[in-house]
Amino acid sequence: MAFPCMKMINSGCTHGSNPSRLFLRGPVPLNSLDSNPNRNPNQNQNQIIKPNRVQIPNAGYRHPSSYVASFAAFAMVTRSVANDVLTVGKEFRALADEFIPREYQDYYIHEMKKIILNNDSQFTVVIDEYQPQSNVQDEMFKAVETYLTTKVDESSVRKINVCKNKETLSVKLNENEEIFDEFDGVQVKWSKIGACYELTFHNRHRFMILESYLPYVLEQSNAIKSEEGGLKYHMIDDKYHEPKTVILDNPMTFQTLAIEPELKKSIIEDLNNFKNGKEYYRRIGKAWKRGYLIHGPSGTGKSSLISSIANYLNYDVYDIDLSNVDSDSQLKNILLEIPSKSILVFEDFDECENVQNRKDTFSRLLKFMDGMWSCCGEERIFVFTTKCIDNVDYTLLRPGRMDMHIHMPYCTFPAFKQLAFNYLDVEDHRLFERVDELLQYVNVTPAEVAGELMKCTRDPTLSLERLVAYLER
Ligand SMILES: Nc1ncnc2c1ncn2[C@@H]1O[C@H](COP(=O)(O)OP(=O)(O)OP(=O)(O)O)[C@@H](O)[C@H]1O
Repeated sequence: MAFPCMKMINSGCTHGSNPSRLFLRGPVPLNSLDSNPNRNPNQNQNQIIKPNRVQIPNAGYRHPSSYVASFAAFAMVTRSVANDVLTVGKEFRALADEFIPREYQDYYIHEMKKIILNNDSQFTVVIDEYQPQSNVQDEMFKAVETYLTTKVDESSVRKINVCKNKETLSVKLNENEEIFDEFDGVQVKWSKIGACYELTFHNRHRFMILESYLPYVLEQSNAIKSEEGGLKYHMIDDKYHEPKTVILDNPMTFQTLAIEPELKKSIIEDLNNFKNGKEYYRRIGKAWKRGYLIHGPSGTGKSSLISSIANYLNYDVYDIDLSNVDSDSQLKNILLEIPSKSILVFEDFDECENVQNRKDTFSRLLKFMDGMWSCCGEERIFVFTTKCIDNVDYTLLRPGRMDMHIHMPYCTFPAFKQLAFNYLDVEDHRLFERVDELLQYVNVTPAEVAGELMKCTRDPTLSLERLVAYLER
């Protein structure tokens, strides 16, 4: 649970235009607090209202579900402090012992009590746009942004964002604009302040908002995203630029992928074991990741297999170009910023022009996969593809390094039957026997066969005759 790293910011501001702010970040001793030196000394202290503010922590990538855990933990501890205020507080002490270092407990209890007792004030949750020291947008921030697009009053905005993929317009909240939302009869206010969203509501609703509303916002944003087109394909050239992202619009699935049925079955089984293996990986003390080396000539379906895996697991794909990564820290940052439930693809990784550069990057990558960093982020699949396995360094082929070596061969008869079914909708035909004979000694890729079949899909016989002629040639 992430509670101990949650930052409390307790700020006070005047009613006037010249706000006086008192910031408190993290556990500092109470007597070291200092008010803003710019505050007007004549200011009437009674006029100060003290909204309570909580900063949603965003240290590194966090899966949206971990935010739900944080909200719940925070609300739980806050409730517990309420008990502490009203009763003996044993419950909080027990929780605090688990999450908060002893030396800071009094500080947190003191702050919590202020929040609990200050029932008439506002409560503000701050959600930063970027993860610390990086240009990667925080997942919670993105979720809020997505959710708010459905709440913006379109007549009042000055900036619109066009989502080309669906040819629909989506509208974003502009800086310093506010949106009011209602949840379970409770009014909340969202505002965009610089690079963060602030959510403000009445202090007495804090439990409900943290426990129910914020998880609801996450849920809604996920639902909106899946309506928008589901999986994404991200291309990463180097760490200094945002990945180029497009919707993964490849309909290839294991149903349509033309490979040997036995191979297909074993890949699906492996993916199922991986998907359900959280406890297993934890028990054996290994990072929850899987490595596949896919090799075969061009056009045999290596990319199609990756799309099938992505569609099967519902994971986004990150295509990483190793040739542009030239330092340890660059690679480390790229890999650490990729979220869980992702497929990291290193396509034709052995084809980098600069051989030394490729070797260096590759050995860094292996170090990463073996080392402690591999434990950051769960549920990741690493896929390496190559056209020729003979080019691959032994370090990657060594037993235990890649979990599965998948050979994508030239078109076999079972693969052809799958393609004939995909393109011509036929399961059997008098020409199948001839195709079977030819495929025994002709090296043709599934891509070539698919290309031939596609030329005349309305007449299966003509299409197969053309394919036979092509193979005979
Ligand atoms: N095994 C296959 N099953 C179904 N379709 C296939 C298969 N192999 C190739 N195809 C068809 O051929 C096209 C190209 O194949 P794909 O890009 O997957 O091959 P590749 O091995 O990744 O090639 P490259 O190494 O050149 O990237 C696919 O879009 C698909 O239409």
